[in-house]
Amino acid sequence: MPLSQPIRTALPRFGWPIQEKAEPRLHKTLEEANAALDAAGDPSMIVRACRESFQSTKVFCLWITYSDLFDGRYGEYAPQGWGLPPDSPTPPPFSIQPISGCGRGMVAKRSIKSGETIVIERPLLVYPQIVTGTFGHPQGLWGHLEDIFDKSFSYFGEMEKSSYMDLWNCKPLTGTLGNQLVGIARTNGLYSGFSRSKHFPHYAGVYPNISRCNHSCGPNADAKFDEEKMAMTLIAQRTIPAGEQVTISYTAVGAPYAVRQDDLKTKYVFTCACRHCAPTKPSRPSKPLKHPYWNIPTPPSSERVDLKAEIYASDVRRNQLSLRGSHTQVLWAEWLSPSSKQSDRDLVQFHEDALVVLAQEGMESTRIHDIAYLAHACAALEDEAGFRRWGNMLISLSNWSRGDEGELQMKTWQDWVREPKTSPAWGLRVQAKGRMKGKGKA
Ligand SMILES: C[S@@+](CC[C@H](N)C(=O)[O-])C[C@H]1O[C@@H](n2cnc3c(N)ncnc32)[C@H](O)[C@@H]1O
Repeated sequence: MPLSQPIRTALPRFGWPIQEKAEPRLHKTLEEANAALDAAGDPSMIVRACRESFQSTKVFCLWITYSDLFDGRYGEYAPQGWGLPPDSPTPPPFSIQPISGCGRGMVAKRSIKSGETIVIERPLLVYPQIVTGTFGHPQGLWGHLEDIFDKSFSYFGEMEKSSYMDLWNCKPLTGTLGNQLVGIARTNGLYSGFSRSKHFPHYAGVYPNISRCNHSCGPNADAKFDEEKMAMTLIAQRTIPAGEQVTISYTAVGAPYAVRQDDLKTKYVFTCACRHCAPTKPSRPSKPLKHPYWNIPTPPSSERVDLKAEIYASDVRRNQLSLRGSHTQVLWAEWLSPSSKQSDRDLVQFHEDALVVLAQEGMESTRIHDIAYLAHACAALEDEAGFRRWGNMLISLSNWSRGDEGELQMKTWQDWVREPKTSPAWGLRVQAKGRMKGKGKA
């Protein structure tokens, strides 16, 4: 290859998941949320009774929504009804059981494989996550929401009513039934975004089973919402043995211990005692970490757990995991440049170590990025077997391939795994090294 022709290493060529679609940004402050409301011309809130078809009398969900999502201007959702819900595994691989110190929770009835769908279900209630403005109500937006919800609760059939009222409420009751309805909503709401909204994409949904999942700072499952089907899918992030609780995360798991505890206490009124917050044994990586980026202090081995030191080390690991995204892109570009100082192994080691740290912290839900980079690194090194190994692993984690775009990306990866030489990274590192040698001779 002539020296003047640059090697094309720009990331967009490599497709998702290296280039992931960003989630809509949540309004961070009350001021920002108010500004969005103003920009929307102070939209009103209404309740949509969600049915499978136009003719159906059964309401499966009450959707309290701002007007930009029902007037059709920004793309009406399901004007003819939502259709049948997507198939969920039968029999369900879980049961809802009492859990000591946590009320009830979801427990695996059999071993559930990593990447397996545990349940797909529709919400009973969807409500806006942005809570601002008072709508002239003496109790502010929650009071307003409560009034709306109270009036529309009668749309539900008896089954939906009792399923909803049976859910947990961690919020203090101040005397009215309306508080109980909203308390349940705020205790059990899981992020359910509607991206076609012009101003308010951020909603929360309450689910009959998925909302039973208790929290862990190293959760073994993750819930993803499909706005077109109005359905939430719960997916195992690692193998869940029979008898183990199925957990999700209620807070940003990348945040430090103190921030997580504070958030959980404020929003859900409990102190987390998961194995990352209250470890009963020292945490060690399953393999020694070799890449300098992962040079993380390890508390000294001893019989007694040094809680402070363990939590500090866990905070450092989570911080490094959170920061690795931008580091990854720099490493990748440098590793592919003809003047790279890195060895062939460096980039691979960085991501293999990341997978070890992710498993240590129970944060496997973000491992897909490292797996994609490992596949691309093998392609760049013309290592066909390595590319197939990581590529197949990526394909087996099917939770990223939702929607039309996801299906296309999955198909692209399947094609690349079948014919590794067609993958966009094929031979890039080999070519870069060849150029370096060529330069040396000249
Ligand atoms: C969405 S509900 C989860 C299901 C609930 N446990 C039930 O019985 O229906 C959230 C509530 O469960 C409890 N919870 C969840 N995770 C917990 C944990 N790790 N430790 C203690 N309590 C927890 C808290 O009371 C929290 O407010």
